[in-house]
Amino acid sequence: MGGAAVAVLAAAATRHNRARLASLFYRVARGLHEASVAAAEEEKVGTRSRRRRRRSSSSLLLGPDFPDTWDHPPRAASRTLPPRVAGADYGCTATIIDGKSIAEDIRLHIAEEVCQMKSAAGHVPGLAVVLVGDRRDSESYVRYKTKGCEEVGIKSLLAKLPGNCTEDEVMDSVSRFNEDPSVHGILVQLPLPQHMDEERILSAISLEKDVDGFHPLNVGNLALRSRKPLFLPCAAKACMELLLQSGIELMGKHVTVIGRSKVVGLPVSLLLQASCHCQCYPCLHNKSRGHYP
Ligand SMILES: Nc1nc2c(c(=O)[nH]1)N[C@@H](CN(C=O)c1ccc(C(=O)N[C@@H](CCC(=O)O)C(=O)O)cc1)CN2
Repeated sequence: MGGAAVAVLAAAATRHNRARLASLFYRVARGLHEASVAAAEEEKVGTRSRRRRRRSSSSLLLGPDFPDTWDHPPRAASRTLPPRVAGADYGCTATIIDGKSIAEDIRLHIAEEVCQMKSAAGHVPGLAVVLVGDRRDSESYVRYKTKGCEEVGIKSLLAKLPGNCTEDEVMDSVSRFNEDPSVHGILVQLPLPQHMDEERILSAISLEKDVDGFHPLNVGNLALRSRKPLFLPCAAKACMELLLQSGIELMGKHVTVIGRSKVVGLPVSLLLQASCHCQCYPCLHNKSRGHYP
């Protein structure tokens, strides 16, 4: 974290400052996603990557239109970085990206930022998760998020509600976290039970604490391109970060994105178009027909 950012944090907690604090969670979640993608890759392929990462700044990814809301310094250029990518060129051969090592680097950097924030501002960021129901996959994702917070010194809070609770009970949890000054980021773990109006609940999250970037205004601002979402969905930003940190040139490329979910496919397409001027072909998904380039 840059000196300027420390000073900003030490100042009174304005709305803007809270957004800066909250972006830390966003980046932790991104690191977690990278780690799990990398773990899956490693299991499947059983290989370590051999190429050096070329660059490492999320603000570079976003460009001037999408500045990172947290004003952090570039990671130390002098550090010897482990190899990141296997595969000699980016032509027709498959390239394996070492997401695990990139994620480790991001986590270390965030831990340092949290430490500096604690000494400068006297408090650490707080992430609140709302988990409804007992889906095993959701429970394990939330466990990873909590563990990720612990590892870097972020305070985590959990509101766990039964699957048969009412939508208003979920709304109450969101409101409580919105009002809690020790909470800077809020995640409502998806999917929610079918009887709930997901959009209503996501819209209730304070824009400045919407670290998932799923609030309709944040999604809309990303789609409009000329506007700045406060947060981006972490899985999508993780995909972009992995590509960029691996030195894969994206500017102006033709890209096919597989999937169009709100969590990954759609925001990846929007990000590729907005920050890299990519031509994205209609997202391939389970209803796609015909041939795509
Ligand atoms: N509030 C949110 N809810 C959900 C999100 C989210 O980002 N915010 N994303 C998913 C669940 N999820 C994290 O919460 C998540 C899902 C999948 C992965 C992942 O890395 N998948 C790998 C496979 C990993 C494996 O099989 O071991 C992959 O798809 O290649 C990370 C996070 C929905 N809910």
